[in-house]
Amino acid sequence: YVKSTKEILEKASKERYAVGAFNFNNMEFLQAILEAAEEEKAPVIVATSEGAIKYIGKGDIEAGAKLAVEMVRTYAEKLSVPVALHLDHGRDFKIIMAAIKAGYSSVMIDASHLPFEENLRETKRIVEIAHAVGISVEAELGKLKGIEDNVVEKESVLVDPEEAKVFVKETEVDFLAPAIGTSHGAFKFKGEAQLDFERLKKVKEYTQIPLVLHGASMVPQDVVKLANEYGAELSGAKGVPEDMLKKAIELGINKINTDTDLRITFVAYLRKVLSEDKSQIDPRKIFGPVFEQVKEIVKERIRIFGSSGKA
Ligand SMILES: O=C(COP(=O)(O)O)NO
Ligand SMILES: [Ca+2]
Ligand code: NA
Ligand SMILES: [Zn+2]
Repeated sequence: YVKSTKEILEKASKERYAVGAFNFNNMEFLQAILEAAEEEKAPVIVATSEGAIKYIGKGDIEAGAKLAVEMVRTYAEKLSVPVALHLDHGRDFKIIMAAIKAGYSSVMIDASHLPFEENLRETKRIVEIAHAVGISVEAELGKLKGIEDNVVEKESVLVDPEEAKVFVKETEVDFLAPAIGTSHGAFKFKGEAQLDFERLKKVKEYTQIPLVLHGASMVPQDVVKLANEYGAELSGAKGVPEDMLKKAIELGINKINTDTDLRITFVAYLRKVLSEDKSQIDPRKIFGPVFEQVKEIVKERIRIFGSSGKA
C-alpha cells in the first residue's frame, strides 16, 4: 500500500534500521524492486532522478512524473508492504514542482553544490512549498564525488556537523543526506573504502532526524566479474563494504540510496542471457530471468539494511 516517506523513515529512525531507496527508470526495475520488498515483508522507497522523469515522459516532465506516480500506485495498492515514491536529486524547480503536483510522497532538493547559505535558502524555499501540501523534503550537505545524472562534483567535501545542526533547524527539512565519503556510480574509492563515521555520529546527535546515505551501492565483485566475462568493461569497480553499511545504520542512517547495484546486475545478466539464448527474440523471455536477478539483489540489500519483516 502507499505510505508517506516521512512515516516510513521516522519508524526506521526510531527502531534504528534502514529502508532502501531504489532508483528506477522503467517498469521492469519498478516491478523487481516492489516484488523484492513484498517477498521480504519490508517497507520500501522507490525513487526517480530528474533524468528518469524525463526518460519516462520522453522529455515531457509532467507526463513522466504522472506516469511514475500512476505505475507506483497501481502496483503498490496490491502489496501488503508500505511503498513511497521519492524524487531523487531534485535541482530544477520545475521538476520538483511537477513531482509534488503529480503526487510524489517526498522530494529531494539537492543544492549541495552551492555555498552553505544558498543551499540553506534554496532548501528552505522548497520546504515551505512542500510542507504546505503535506510533502516531505530531503536535502544534502557536503558534496559527493561522481556523476549524478547531471552533476559532476569535482571534490568530495564532507559534511560539517555544526553546519548540519544550523541547517536542519533553519530549514525544517525532514531528512538530511550528509556527505561522509561515498560517491555515485561503480568506482567509489581510489584506495581503501573509507567513511567518516565520527561526522555521521555527530550529525545524528545534532539533528535527530532520519539520515540518508547516497552512493551506497556495494558493487558486488562476483557480478562485476560476470558482466566482464560477457563483454562488459567494468574493471576497478568498487563499492561500500557490508560492514561499513551496517555501521552507518547503527550510527543513524535510515534511507539508503541504491542504483548502481541494480544496474550492474541488469547488465551482467542481460549480457549472459543474450549470449546463451541466441535465438530468443521475445523481450519477456529475455527480461524475465534478468529482472529475477535484479529482484534477488534488492532482497539481499533489504536484508542487509535491516528492514526485512519491518512492514
Ligand atoms: O545515491 C544514489 C545511488 O548511489 P549508487 O550509485 O551507489 O547506487 N542515488 O541517489
Ligand atoms: Ca549533491
Ligand atoms: Na534522494
Ligand atoms: Zn544520490
